[in-house]
Order: sequence, then structure tokens, then C-alpha cells
Amino acid sequence: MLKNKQIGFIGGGAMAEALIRGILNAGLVVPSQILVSDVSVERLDYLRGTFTILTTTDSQETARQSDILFLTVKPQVINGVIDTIAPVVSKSTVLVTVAAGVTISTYQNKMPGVPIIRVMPNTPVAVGEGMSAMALGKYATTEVSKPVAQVFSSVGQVVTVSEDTMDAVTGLSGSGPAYAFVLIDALTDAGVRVGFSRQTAVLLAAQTLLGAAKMVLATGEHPAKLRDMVTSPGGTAITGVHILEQNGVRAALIDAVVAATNRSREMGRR
Ligand SMILES: NC(=O)C1=CN([C@@H]2O[C@H](COP(=O)(O)OP(=O)(O)OC[C@H]3O[C@@H](n4cnc5c(N)ncnc54)[C@H](OP(=O)(O)O)[C@@H]3O)[C@@H](O)[C@H]2O)C=CC1
Ligand SMILES: O=C(O)[C@@H]1CCC=N1
Repeated sequence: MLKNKQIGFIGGGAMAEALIRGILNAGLVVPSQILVSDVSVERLDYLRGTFTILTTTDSQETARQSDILFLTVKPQVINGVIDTIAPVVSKSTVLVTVAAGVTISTYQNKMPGVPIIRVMPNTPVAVGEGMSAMALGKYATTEVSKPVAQVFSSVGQVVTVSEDTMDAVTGLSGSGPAYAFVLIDALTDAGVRVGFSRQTAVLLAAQTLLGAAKMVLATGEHPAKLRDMVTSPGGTAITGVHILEQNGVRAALIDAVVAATNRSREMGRR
């Protein structure tokens, strides 16, 4: 379905790189179908050198050439980018924005009639294990959204949500890899503390989280039931879980998601 489609990215940072890596690894497109623009020539050199894709410093050129145009710049600069590209974006281009907090109406007001899709992905798209949520603007019909859904489903799982839940998605799965990396890093330190090399400790920590996540998805069981299967009476796991609960790890994670959700809302009000 993406054969002969030109895919553009405005903003060649962390999220664009993760998506480019993911869709190239998935074989969804070939490098010559991807054009990226960025303000940083060094960044473009890096992306061209790494992926053999096309690059330019001209955002309007990227907007003109793209059938699917990803806006992958920070929310702080999105208004400037919209003003730059609005005069040249065609109604046959599907505009996909991943900017946290920025509503579809912000784009739609400046680009009437252009199909807009707001997506909140996460960086594990780079390894085919992303979690993306998608909300469709009023001109983005199901038909129009199909190739975009295909992009995100080639690099992980996709759900369609109503736009009013997007800040919550941002707080949970959009920002979530950061929480997971903190957990893995902390468990790795713990492994070093109990005597492993860092290399062995990070393997023990990361594979354990990967395995636990796979069990939740594969069995459909409540995570508490799976936890019960690990906690032998009077054993080691319940001893560790007790310490986590005593230190408020569960409440800290809930607070983190609520705070990140609120921050996403705040960024949208700017
Ligand atoms: N990182 C993540 O995990 C996720 C990010 N997002 C969203 O993705 C977007 C990008 O985030 P991220 O990739 O982390 O940010 P980055 O800062 O890594 O990337 C943004 C890139 O855009 C460049 N840039 C700045 N201004 C312009 C412009 N006017 N035209 C073209 N390029 C420009 C920046 O250059 P310079 O640095 O020189 O300013 C930078 O290279 C954000 O809106 C964020 O909310 C969504 C989900 C997850
Ligand atoms: O931190 C941020 O604002 C972006 C959005 C979700 C993840 N990273």
C-alpha cells in the first residue's frame, strides 16, 4: 500500500529516527521514499549516512513532495512549522503529527481541508515494539488513514482513540519508555550491588521486564495474578514486593503518569 508513496518528516530528531529505523527494518518502504528536513545540517548528514534516505533543510520542499507528511518537531516550534508549510500542503497529503499536547484543530485552522491524523507513538517503534495511539481529524477518513495505520502497525501495536484521551496516552505509553528505562537502570544497579558485572546485570534486568510484559500480553491475565505465581509463601519475591510497596513504587508510578498527562495538557494550552 505504501509502494510509490513519498514519506516526509519535518524534524529529524529522536522520534523521527525511531520511526525511520522501524519502517525501514519492517521493509515497509525503501530509503528513497523517505525525505527528512531539519534545521541542523549535522543531523541531516547523520540521518543520510545512517539510512541512505533523502534530506533537505527546506521544510516546504518536504511538505510539497510528501504523500504522508510527519511533523516530528517539538511542540514549542510547531506553530512556526505550520505557518511555513500551510501555503504548500496539498489536500491530497495526509499530515501526521506526533507533537505532544497540540490539538488537531491547531493544524486544521491553518490547513482547512487537509486530512490531519494525530498520533502518539513511543520510541520502541525503532525495534518493532512501539505502542501508538491515533486520533483522526474530520477530513481523515478511515480510507485515508489506512496507510498511516499501516506505518504504525508495521512497527508495533496501534489503537484508535478519541482525541480527548491523547494527553493520557502521552502520559502513559508515549512517555512510558522513560519510566521503563529508569526501572531497568535501577534493577541493573541492583544487580551490580549484589555482585554481577554491569553487562550481566542489564541482561538479567531487561530480559526480566521483557518476559513479564510478554506474559501479560500473551496470557491476558491480570498482572496481579501473574505476580501471585512468582510470590511463593514466605519466599524471596514477596519479600521484595513488600519493600517496593513500603517505598510507594506503585503510587509513584501512578503519580508519574498523572503528572505527565497534566504536562501534556499544559503544553497544548500554550
Ligand atoms: N521522543 C519521544 O519519545 C516522543 C516524542 N514525541 C513527539 O515527537 C516530537 C519530536 O520529539 P523528539 O524527536 O524527541 O525531539 P528532538 O528534539 O529529538 O527532534 C526534533 C528535531 O527537530 C528539529 N527542528 C527544530 N526546529 C525545526 C524546524 N523549524 N524545522 C525542522 N526541524 C526542526 C530539531 O533541531 P534542533 O535540536 O537543532 O532544534 C531536532 O533535530 C515532539 O513533538 C514530541 O512531543 C512523541 C512521542 C514520543
Ligand atoms: O517528553 C516528551 O514531551 C515527549 C512526548 C512523549 C515522550 N516524549
